[in-house]
Amino acid sequence: MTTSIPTLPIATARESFAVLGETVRAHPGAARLAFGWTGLGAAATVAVPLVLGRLVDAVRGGGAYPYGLIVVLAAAVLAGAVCTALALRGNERLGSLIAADLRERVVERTLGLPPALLENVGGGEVSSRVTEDLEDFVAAVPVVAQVLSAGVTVVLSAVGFLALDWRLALAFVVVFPIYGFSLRAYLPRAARLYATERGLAAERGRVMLESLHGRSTVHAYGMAALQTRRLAAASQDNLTVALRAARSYLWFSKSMNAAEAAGLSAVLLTGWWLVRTDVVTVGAVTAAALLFHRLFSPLGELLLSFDDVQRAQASLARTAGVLLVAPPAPGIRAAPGRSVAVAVSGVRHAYGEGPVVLQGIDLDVPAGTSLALVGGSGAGKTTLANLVAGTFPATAGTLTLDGTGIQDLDAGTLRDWVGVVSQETYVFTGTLRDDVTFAAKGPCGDDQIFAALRAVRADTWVKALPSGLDTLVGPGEHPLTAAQIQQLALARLALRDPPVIILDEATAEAGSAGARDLEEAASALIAGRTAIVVAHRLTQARACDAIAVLTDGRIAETGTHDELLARGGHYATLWAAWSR
Ligand SMILES: Nc1ncnc2c1ncn2[C@@H]1O[C@H](COP(=O)(O)OP(=O)(O)OP(=O)(O)O)[C@@H](O)[C@H]1O
Repeated sequence: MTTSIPTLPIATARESFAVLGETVRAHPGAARLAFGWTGLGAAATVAVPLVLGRLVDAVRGGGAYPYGLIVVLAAAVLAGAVCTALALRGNERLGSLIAADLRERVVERTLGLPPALLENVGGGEVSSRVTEDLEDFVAAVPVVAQVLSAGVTVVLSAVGFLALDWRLALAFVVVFPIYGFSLRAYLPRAARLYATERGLAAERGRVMLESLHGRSTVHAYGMAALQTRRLAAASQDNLTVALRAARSYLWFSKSMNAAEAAGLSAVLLTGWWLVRTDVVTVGAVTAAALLFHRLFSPLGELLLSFDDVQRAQASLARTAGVLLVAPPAPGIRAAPGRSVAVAVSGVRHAYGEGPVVLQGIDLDVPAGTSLALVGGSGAGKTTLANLVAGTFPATAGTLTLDGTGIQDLDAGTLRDWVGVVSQETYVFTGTLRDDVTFAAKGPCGDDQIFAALRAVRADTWVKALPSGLDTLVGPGEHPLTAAQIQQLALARLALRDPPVIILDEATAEAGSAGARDLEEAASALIAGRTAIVVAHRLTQARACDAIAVLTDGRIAETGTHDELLARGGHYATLWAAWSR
């Protein structure tokens, strides 16, 4: 069997934009309004200097008073203000819709990630993508919207320049190499300085907290002066770097001013030459100079947000990576009966680069029978149970359900065929009815729910609850005992009705009434199905059709309870210790 270890991808720039595009397209009305108002606002902003240029020419021409142009100018100014305000609102609305959609899609897909992937990449990585990365991107959405609208203004202004004269447009282009040079010099330096400043601020905070938390020690040993000196030194370091960062920013904004001055000079000088040679009018040059002057702010926004946009793109790439994992599909293969055979052949397993924890396991569990896995802590019982459940693939060997390799069953079929009650059972906040039925294949009536609860010996206590099935359970709600929680988990499986059941629960204390109830419940649930029971209590093993004893990742013995007792080996020793 080849082992393919699934990972959580990071989206490429193209894939990230595709995800963003899909999300925007999901809100065509809001997108049309936001982009429409942004475009109109930018067009009106660009129109104002162009009309002013015409006005200059009209006044210089000395003809009739240009009332028409003045009305157009006033209309452009007003339209610019109104459209820009509406664009701000539209962008804000679109931004919140995108953020909400993305959050929902990513969380939904995360909950459906294949267990093998979760096991491989670890919960920390997944949760950081759904929390920090997603929130970083969501927080950056308004900045990205602002940058996009600044970009539209810059593009339309370039069109305006071209409409005036291509030589004026060329003069305007002078600023870009200067901007490029300043950005290249500033961004890496700023990133370094800000990172150092954050580190030093954390150090200053640490010294301060240490002094406060340890104030009795500080007093007892007369360390106040020493701690004050330490704090002063940490503050001084922080201040030095903060000032360096501020100077670096000042240099950058000065270089932007220099670029603006150079650009304006280039436009004016080119304009002067073009007017002298009668190629363009004074009005056109005025329009070009004003157009360029109006560009300072959007260009500045574009440049200063460069860092934020890059960060937003990095966060989006990690968040969108979650969406690249195929969603869980419904099972395409119905189970051939109430139970299916499980076969394990030559299975070896190691977690990552770690030691081999299962070495050559061979086991057959005929359809409709139960097998108990018994062994000391760390023997490999849970690992083997997880391999059969398809939680992660085995390093080597074959595992089949009804003769088909587990890796060849689609994720939906595997989910439908194998039901697991693990050591970590969670009760979700809500009614007990919802908690029991959320994994069921279809809607369930109260009769069905009570039949499942009866099957796992939980009907009596559920009926006795103040609101029966409508009782609120979960953190902070009606308290349930560990055994009751396990019974609910078993009832979920009874409603789901999978042909293979894996039980790996270890909550009830041996000999307690809870343990007896649970064992009865488990026996009722697995009757007629194929079951693998990780037996934390040996009475669970005794109730199974066969027992496999694992030691150090190997099968030491297999047989029925009576056979193994008669053999007088590992199991007999364990049983003797257990029954004492
Ligand atoms: N996720 C994991 N990553 C690395 N090693 C693991 C992981 N899970 C289990 N192991 C190691 O694999 C070996 C077998 O563990 P496993 O949990 O399968 O044993 P077990 O027989 O079920 O033990 P227990 O009864 O204590 O749960 C142990 O050495 C354990 O430390």
